Amino acid sequence: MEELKRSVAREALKFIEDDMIVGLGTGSTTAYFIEYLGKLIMEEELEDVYGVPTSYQARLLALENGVPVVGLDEVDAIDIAVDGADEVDPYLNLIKGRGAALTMEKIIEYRAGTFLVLVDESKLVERLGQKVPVPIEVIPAAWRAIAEEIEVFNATAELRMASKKDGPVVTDNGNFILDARFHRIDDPLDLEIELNNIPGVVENGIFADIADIVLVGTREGVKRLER
Ligand SMILES: O=C(CO)[C@H](O)[C@H](O)COP(=O)(O)O
Repeated sequence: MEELKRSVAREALKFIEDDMIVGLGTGSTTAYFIEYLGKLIMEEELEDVYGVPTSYQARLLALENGVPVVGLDEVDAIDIAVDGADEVDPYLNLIKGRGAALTMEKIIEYRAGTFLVLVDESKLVERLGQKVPVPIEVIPAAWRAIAEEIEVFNATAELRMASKKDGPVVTDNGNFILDARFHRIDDPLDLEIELNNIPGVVENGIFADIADIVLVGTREGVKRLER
């Protein structure tokens, strides 16, 4: 599995050119990409490339590996964003947010000229929600109310608990995460919009109609899916 992640991360480097502003995603697959990107920059095979991190994890990795970072408010445009995903459906709709970085990821990836997604074949599903819940970032005071309100969508929601800290996961933005399991997601774009209409919801992990290209690491090599 790690080798599949490495192979898509290596393939993603082919999309990066001099003078690009690159959105840096979060997670284990993107971590390889940031490592390899840093190597090319340090070896001066790429020049004037800057990364816009989607999380503290991406920022730390970029700094560690020699990728210069800038904030979203310091750039005019993002040429390309590179990130992993937890599920990809046949229309390239995604579920993201296992790493709790979904809000900044969506802010950056929505604005990128190209949004390139890196996954291994285990992430491909027929329908979103088949394997993983939909993460929803919420304002802490509203978590219980939102968890109840989500039941009207035929879903159950659980507050995500931390593993190396007592109590709930707190996102980079100081919020909580609800993991929502839906009976069936028929229209990802509609659900994405509906969830964001609930007061107290900051953002949700459905990324409908945003991905441009998905690189899939398989045992037979890297496959390219495009919308
Ligand atoms: O959405 C994410 C973080 O919020 C990640 O991109 C997603 O969870 C995939 O991670 P990995 O590459 O480790 O499987």
